[in-house]
Amino acid sequence: MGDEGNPQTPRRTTRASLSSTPNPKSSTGKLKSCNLLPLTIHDLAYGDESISFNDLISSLPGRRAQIIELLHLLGPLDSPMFPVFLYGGASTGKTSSILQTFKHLKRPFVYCSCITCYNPRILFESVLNQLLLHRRNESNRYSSTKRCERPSDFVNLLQEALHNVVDSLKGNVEKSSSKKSVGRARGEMVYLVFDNLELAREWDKSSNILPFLFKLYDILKMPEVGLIFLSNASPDTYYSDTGYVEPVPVYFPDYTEDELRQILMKNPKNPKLYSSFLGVVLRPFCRVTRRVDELLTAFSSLYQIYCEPLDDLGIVPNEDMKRKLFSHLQPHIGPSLNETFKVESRLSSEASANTNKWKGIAKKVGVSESSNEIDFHMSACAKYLLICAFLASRNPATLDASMFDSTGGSNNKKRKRSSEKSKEKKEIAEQELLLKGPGTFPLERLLAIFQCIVSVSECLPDEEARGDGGLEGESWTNGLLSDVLLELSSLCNANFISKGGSCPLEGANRYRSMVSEAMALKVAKSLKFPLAKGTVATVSNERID
Ligand SMILES: Nc1ncnc2c1ncn2[C@@H]1O[C@H](COP(=O)(O)OP(=O)(O)OP(=O)(O)O)[C@@H](O)[C@H]1O
Repeated sequence: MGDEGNPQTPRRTTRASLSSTPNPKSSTGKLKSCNLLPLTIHDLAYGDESISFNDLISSLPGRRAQIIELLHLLGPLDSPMFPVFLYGGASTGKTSSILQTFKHLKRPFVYCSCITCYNPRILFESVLNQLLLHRRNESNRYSSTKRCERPSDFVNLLQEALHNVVDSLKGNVEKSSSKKSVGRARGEMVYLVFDNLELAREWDKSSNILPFLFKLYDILKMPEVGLIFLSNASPDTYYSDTGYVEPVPVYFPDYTEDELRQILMKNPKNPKLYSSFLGVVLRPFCRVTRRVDELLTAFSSLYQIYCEPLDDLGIVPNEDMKRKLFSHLQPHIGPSLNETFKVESRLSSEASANTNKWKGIAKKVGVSESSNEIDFHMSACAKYLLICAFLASRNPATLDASMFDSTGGSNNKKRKRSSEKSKEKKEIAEQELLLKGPGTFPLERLLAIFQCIVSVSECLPDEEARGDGGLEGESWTNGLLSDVLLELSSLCNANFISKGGSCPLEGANRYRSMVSEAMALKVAKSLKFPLAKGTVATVSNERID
């Protein structure tokens, strides 16, 4: 049961092996290091056999568009390419997409992640080890084939190694033209893939490693070499000076709830049972994180709990059984959400530690409102907080109760009766607000709106369960407060929300939303949050989902 819903992807093993051994890509995880056969040029390709285009697409639900774009940029066999920059939030499938794409194409490549290659020397040496088909092992005391610390040395050694590889590939193409090419690397090009590039920014403040890597294309001047960069920070955060060809960006957006369902439903042993489990947990968790790895971690233990009342794990649950399983699981959802939320907000506040980056993005977003997508990563929690701040700034506090009542809009009838007068009042309020600009609000109001919006009681399967209090209880609120404050402070640093001086009467600090309506709508759209367009922000009558 532990592997229920766990999509089979090569990433973790691949990444670990890719960085620790020079040439790990022989397929199915059977590394040549196990039997110590010498590496050959064919080991620069990934896997013994290639996978079909259809298998490639179906192995990564939700990434069809990105993979097609990537294939387009890589071009047909042996076509030169401009450097490419894949970016998007953590766990959006960048690494998996690139590795699976190379498995499909069966072209030779070198892969280095800045997680395991954590300084320039290790990165340079890892690239060279792979190109020179050198395996670090006990017999050579795990040493690299070349010691290389300086970029200038790296360039010389790299050029030499690349020429050798390209020559071998050319020879290989000639030899293999008549033979069957199973297990052989295809083409005469070699690609260098640098993953988790955002980490290289922290290596050494005075280091020029990033401009150096981006300049490699100009320095090498080798049409047979393709450069691919992967990062979970957007391109704006890199190219401060433009003395080089900027890589072509490919954006990997966060997964939608539907895409996450498809990913998680890839290999469950009992699809019906797992699907009913996802029906309960996926929506609330999506509000906290859309990271596949975090969801998998949280769901693997929750699913075990969900199945505890069952004797037969092959059962197709009926409605009664689903209710029973849900009641059994319910007390565990809140704490697990809290745990996931804590990890997510810690990670996202670490990611946003560089506030200049955020400020740059905020500025950019302010001017490029034509696009319908937000082109940077923000945790789901930060997005909700941003919307809450927007609503608090645009609406008078008097509207809060009607917008966020706990009945989720079931009092609509009552409201409609007195609608004429309130419509008039609302219009006057709208005009006033338009003149005043976004208003300020105290922290308590923001938190109250946040709690109403993030409250997951509505995801419960029926009214009865909702009556139990859902997840709105104390444990939910208490555990989250410090994390929400952390996110809020990141949003303030990034100037999405401004923190004003304290009010002389109330004594507490007041906040103001700094984002435009267009930006708020984009953020809401990315969460499928029903924020309605209009002068005064409203939550549309649909239920929030
Ligand atoms: N579309 C998908 N289908 C199946 N599994 C996926 C998909 N997207 C991501 N995953 C899984 O999520 C995990 C993270 O994916 P991956 O490493 O490819 O993301 P990433 O964008 O490179 O993340 P990071 O920026 O943290 O390096 C992996 O275990 C991967 O198998």
